Amino acid sequence: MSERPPVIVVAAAIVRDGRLLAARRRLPIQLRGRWELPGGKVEGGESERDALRREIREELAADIDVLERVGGDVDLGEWRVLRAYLALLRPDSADPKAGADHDAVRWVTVDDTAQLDWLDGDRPLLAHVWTHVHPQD
Ligand SMILES: Nc1nc2c([nH]c(=O)n2[C@H]2C[C@H](O)[C@@H](COP(=O)(O)OP(=O)(O)OP(=O)(O)O)O2)c(=O)[nH]1
Repeated sequence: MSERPPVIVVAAAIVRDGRLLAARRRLPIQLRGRWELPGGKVEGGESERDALRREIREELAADIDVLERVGGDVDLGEWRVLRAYLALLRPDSADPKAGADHDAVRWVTVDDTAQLDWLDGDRPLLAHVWTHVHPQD
């Protein structure tokens, strides 16, 4: 019998002017206050990129273009795998804003990144993200 595939959680590394968008989770309670690359689970029949665009629209009311993957698969346990993609805000997008899932969003520099309490799954991805971000982006 074949094993069921893992649940894929996609996360967006949205960059603008050399900064990265970080979002602070409200829920679940054990992750409350910790920072993440926003995103969520891929649903059946959906591509990873479509899932990411949907999650960012739902969670932050913003529209993104999804670029290349950054970093590798991160095992989150409980049959979940985290994958990150670089992304840009579409020119006609509203500014991302915190909604039901987050209580804050911040555009952070590489130095700020080190000061934030990130979700464990995101930490191995952040160094990869910063190799793609340049001040002129
Ligand atoms: N979105 C996101 N989730 C992450 C990251 N790192 C990490 O460990 N996780 C975990 C936290 C959650 O247990 C899980 C994703 O859940 P989620 O709540 O964001 O997904 P979702 O929007 O599809 O939620 P739901 O429909 O199940 O409520 O992955 C990350 O960078 N971004």
